[in-house]
Amino acid sequence: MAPTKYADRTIPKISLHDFSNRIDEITQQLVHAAETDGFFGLINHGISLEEIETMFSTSESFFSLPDSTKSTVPFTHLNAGWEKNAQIRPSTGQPDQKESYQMQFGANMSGLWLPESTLPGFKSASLEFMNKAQSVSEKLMICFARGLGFDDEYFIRAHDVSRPESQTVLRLLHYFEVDKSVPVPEGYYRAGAHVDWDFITLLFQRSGQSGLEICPGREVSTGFGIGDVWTKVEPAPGEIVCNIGDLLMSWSDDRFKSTFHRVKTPTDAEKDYFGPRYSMAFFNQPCTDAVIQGPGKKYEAVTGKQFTQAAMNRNFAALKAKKEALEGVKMEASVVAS
Ligand SMILES: O=C(O)CCC(=O)C(=O)O
Ligand SMILES: [Fe+2]
Repeated sequence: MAPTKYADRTIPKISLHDFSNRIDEITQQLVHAAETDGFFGLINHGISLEEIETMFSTSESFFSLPDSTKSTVPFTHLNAGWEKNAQIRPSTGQPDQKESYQMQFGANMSGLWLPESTLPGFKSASLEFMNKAQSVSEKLMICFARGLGFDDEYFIRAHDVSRPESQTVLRLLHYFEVDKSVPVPEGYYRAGAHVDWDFITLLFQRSGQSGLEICPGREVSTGFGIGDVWTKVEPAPGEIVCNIGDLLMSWSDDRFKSTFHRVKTPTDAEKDYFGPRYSMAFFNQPCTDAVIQGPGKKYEAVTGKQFTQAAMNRNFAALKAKKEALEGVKMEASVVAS
């Protein structure tokens, strides 16, 4: 396989400082970033470094539980719960080298929280952090609504996390330590190249735990083709890396770009980070009954439930095609979404 080509590209850094007074300027910056790169870094967003680090410690306490405990809250088709080495990306046909636990606010989490006695305080700390991530997201939603000519509350209503129809997710991720002395098999990634299918993703990373790579500015994101020039994104303390997902791309009639990204498996003993990597991704998903259609009506109106289902089906179909191409055989597979 040809080696990846890299380019140093700067991702716009957008400050939410003094939001209500600077809303016009912030809207302009967000819209520009969404129309061009599809990625941007958020600073002065209102979640402190300490709050982020505390949530990372909470995440570590979850992942350090035995697998036999974590498997009591397994991943479900409602896009919540724990999985390990089970997410196969259509771009690679291999399972990501990781475990993850997805939490939601509403009814989809039924039976998927651990008992309080197993991890005291875990649920309340997680929900508190999720609510903070939601407040940041709502600021972005106001700006994107303005950019597209909708009323300020339009996207906030469609992503109301206080309703049982909410599908928004906080995903805790743990990529395993990699042994420097063992060669990494061809095609293995900590997370294979993909686009997210949500509205917008807020990604929290830990300093020093590098590996995220992005391929900004795709014209379309309906296929699983991998862009050829990638850019490494080093974690900056306290910064939230945001990317537009397929939902906002569709809701903007393709004006805003959903972009490919991945997490590289370390291979270069000099430059890469081989230790365990923790990250957290907050996926803004529409309520199941939200109606999705852009201002120019480029696509048929669909509900949040239909959009999610179609994204999962598309993932599954692409995965199946990839597997058949790789193995030349038909296979049965399950796919973990987002
Ligand atoms: O862990 C990361 O840095 C990226 C995770 C991601 O892209 C995802 O889970 O969709
Ligand atoms: Fe992603």
